[in-house]
Amino acid sequence: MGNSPQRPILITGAGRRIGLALAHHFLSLQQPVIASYRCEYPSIEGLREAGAICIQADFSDDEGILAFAEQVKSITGGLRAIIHNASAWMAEKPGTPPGDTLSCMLQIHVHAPYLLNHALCDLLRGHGHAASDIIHFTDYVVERGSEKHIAYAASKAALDNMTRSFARKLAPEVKVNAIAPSLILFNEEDDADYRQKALNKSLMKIAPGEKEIIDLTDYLLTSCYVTGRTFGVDGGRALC
Ligand SMILES: NC(=O)C1=CN([C@@H]2O[C@H](COP(=O)(O)OP(=O)(O)OC[C@H]3O[C@@H](n4cnc5c(N)ncnc54)[C@H](OP(=O)(O)O)[C@@H]3O)[C@@H](O)[C@H]2O)C=CC1
Ligand SMILES: Nc1nc2c(c(=O)[nH]1)N=C([C@H](O)[C@@H](O)CO)CN2
Repeated sequence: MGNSPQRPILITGAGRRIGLALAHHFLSLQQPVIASYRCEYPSIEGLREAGAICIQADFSDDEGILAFAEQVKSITGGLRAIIHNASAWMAEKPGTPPGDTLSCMLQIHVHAPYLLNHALCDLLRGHGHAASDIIHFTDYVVERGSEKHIAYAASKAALDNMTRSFARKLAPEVKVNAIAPSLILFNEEDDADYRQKALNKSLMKIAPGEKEIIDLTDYLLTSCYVTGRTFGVDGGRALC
């Protein structure tokens, strides 16, 4: 990955699913990891046992984001990468004021990456050409919109745009790219009917699992040239 073994990779929302799989992947390569988590799942102890530094953080307000950034700065003098994985897939719901949904989506998908990138960019800089990375996890719906997740899609679109802005700001020492998945993993509550409908939305008709994201993340970290780009991981959904 062209990285100094001493500089950790920071993964937000690493307590479960894709973030957790990424953290264990890097740890298996002897790559140091700093993991943020909100809820204390049993998985957090497993990450600590595997060698990760795990920091509890709730990004629901700017104070929580900035306090987390200060904790990161207090424990390391450099970062190999920041992977903005933390997210909430919130639909518009009757009974929830639209303004609350919008604020929540902007908070986790825009405020957190924006404030953390500014607060931590000096930990990424100073290590040479293309020696550091920021990866934003966006979503296929940035391209198409989503009638059931309007605020979610809008907030991910803002994150997609920030990919290009931070790429301009931080090149050539830091590459900044986005990964835009469609269906990767189902949620436990997804019933059989939902699952079949979701699978039918892509050409490939599978939910590939975390490895698809891990493999693309590894590629982006090894590149010395790719920046300011968004990489779809969507099974050909755009062609359906
Ligand atoms: N899974 C999929 O099929 C797809 C995923 N993506 C994107 O990929 C990324 C990973 O997806 P997935 O693993 O399913 O993500 P999850 O929905 O499982 O959420 C990831 C983590 O984000 C954390 N999080 C949520 N809100 C906050 C907050 N306010 N402060 C701190 N942490 C928070 C959660 O912590 P806690 O559990 O403690 O609340 C959770 O561990 C996300 O950015 C997602 O949008 C995009 C398209 C498809
Ligand atoms: N934070 C999350 N974002 C998204 C999730 C998720 O579970 N957590 N899931 C999806 C769906 O898989 C969608 O891509 C296909 O229906 C989207 N975003």
